[in-house]
Amino acid sequence: MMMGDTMGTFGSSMASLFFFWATFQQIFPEHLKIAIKEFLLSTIQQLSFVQRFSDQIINFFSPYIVISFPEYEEYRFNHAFAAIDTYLGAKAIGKAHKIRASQVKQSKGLVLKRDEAKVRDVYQGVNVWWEIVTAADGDRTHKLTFHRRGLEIVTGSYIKYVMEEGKSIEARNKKMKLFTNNPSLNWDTSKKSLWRHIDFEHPASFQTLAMDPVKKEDILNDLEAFSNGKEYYKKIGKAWKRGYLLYGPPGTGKSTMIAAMANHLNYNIYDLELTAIQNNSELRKLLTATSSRSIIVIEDIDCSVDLTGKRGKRDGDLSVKKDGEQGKEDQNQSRVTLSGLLNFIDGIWSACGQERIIVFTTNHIEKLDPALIRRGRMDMHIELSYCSFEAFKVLAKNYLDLDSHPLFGEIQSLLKETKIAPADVAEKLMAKNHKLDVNGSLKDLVQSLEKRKKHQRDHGDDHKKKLSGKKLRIFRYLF
Ligand SMILES: Nc1ncnc2c1ncn2[C@@H]1O[C@H](COP(=O)(O)OP(=O)(O)OP(=O)(O)O)[C@@H](O)[C@H]1O
Ligand SMILES: [Mg+2]
Repeated sequence: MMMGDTMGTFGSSMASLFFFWATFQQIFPEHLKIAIKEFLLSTIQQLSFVQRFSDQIINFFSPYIVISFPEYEEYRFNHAFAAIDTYLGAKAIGKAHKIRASQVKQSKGLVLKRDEAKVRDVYQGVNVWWEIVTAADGDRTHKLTFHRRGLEIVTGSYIKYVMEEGKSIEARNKKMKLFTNNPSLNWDTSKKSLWRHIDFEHPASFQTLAMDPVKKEDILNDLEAFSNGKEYYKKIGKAWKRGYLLYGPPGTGKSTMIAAMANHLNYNIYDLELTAIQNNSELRKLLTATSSRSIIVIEDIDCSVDLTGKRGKRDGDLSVKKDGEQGKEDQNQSRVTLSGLLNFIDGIWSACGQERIIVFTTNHIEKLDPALIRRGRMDMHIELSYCSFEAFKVLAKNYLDLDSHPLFGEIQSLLKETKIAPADVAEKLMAKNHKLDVNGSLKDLVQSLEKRKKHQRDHGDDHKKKLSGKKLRIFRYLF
C-alpha cells in the first residue's frame, strides 16, 4: 500500500514536470526562449565575477599570504610536493589524531605518517598553516598560509628547510635497490634499459661484520663524514664522491662489507660487471645513468680489466673526450681499458653527479696498477683479513649468541697460528639443521683449525687458491 502511494506521488510529479516543459515549449516563441536562457547564463557569470572580485578585495586587505605547491606543474611531477608531503606526514606524530601506517622495507618497521588535511607548524617564531586542497579533477595542492610579517623567514629559509627535511626522510625510508648492468645488446633508447634492478634486502650490518673493532670504527666514521659532507665538499671545491678499495683473501667479508655500507647509508648498489661492457663509451653511458646516493661496485677489479695493457699515449690524458673522438677510438678497442677506467673515476664521474661512493674489490692488491688505486682515486684502502680472535668473538655472538666459553682460549691460540677466512669460521658455527649445538659447533671449529694448522705447516700458505670460489654475480649481495 505504502509502495503504491510513493509510486503514485512520483508519477504525478513527473507528469506535472512534463506538462510544464510542454507548455514552456508551446507558449514561448523561439527567440524568447533563447533570450531567457542567455539571461540565466549571464546572471550566473556575474555572480562568479562578484565572488572573484570579493576574493581579491579580501586578499588585498588580508594580512596573510598563501603559497601553493601543486602536485603537477605542466604535466610534470613536482618533487617539492612530495617532499612537503613527507615532511608534514612525519611532523608531530604524537599530536596527530589521524595516522597512516605503511611498510616500505620488509626489514624495517612500520612508517607512521600524520594523515590530516591541516597541519600547523612553527619555525623561528613564525606560525604557518599547511592545508592540502584537492581540485575537482583530483589534482592536489599543498597551500602554505602565514602572516605577512613572516615573509622573509618563510621564503628565505623555512621552505628550504621543509624541502631538505622531507627529502632526507624520504631517503631514510626508501627501499634500496641492487642494480646490475644489462649487456649492451639489450639496450634500447631508454636509459632504463641499461640497468636492471631488484629490491636490496641484505641483512648485513656493521654490527654483525667480524673485523678489528678499531678499523670498523674508522670506516664507520669515514662513511658518516662522507654522507654529512655536502657543505664540506662544496667548500673545498671537490666533487662529492669517495673511493674505497677492499682487498683481502676470499671469504673475508668484502662483499658483505659493501652490503653493510649500503644498509648503513641507505644507498642503492650498482654492481658494475666490466666484462659485460664492450668499450669505454659504454662504460660512460652506464655511469651517467646511475643515480645519486649510490655505491658503484666493481668486484674483482684485477680480473675485470686488463691492467697490464699499456696506457700509452693516453696515459696523461684523463679528460673526457667528445663523442665523435671517443667513438673512433672505441671501434679499435673491444674492452674497457685502464685508461677508460681512470677517466671514469676522475673526469666523467666527478662531473656527472653527487654523493657517490665507488668500491673496488680484489683478492690481489699486488696486481693492481698503482695509478688505479692511488690516494685521491681510492681514498681509503681497507684490508679484510683472516679471522682474528676479535672477529671470531663477533661471529660467535652472531651465530651462537655466545660471549664466552671454555673453548675460547684454545680457539684464540689456534687462530694466532692459523689462517682461516671468517666465511669458513662462520660455516662451522652455523647451526646444523637449525639446532643450536654450541659445544658441537665449537669442537668442529677447533678440529678444523688443528687440521689447517698442520696443513699450512706442511704445505705452506696456499691461500692464494680460491677457497670458496666465486658465487654467481647477482647472488653476491643476496646471501
Ligand atoms: N668479516 C665477516 N664478518 C661476517 N661474516 C663474514 C665475514 N667474512 C665472511 N663472512 C661470511 O662469509 C660469507 C662470504 O663472505 P663474502 O662474500 O663477503 O666474502 P668476500 O671477501 O667477498 O669473498 P670473495 O673474495 O670470494 O668475493 C658471507 O656471506 C658472510 O656470511
Ligand atoms: Mg666478494
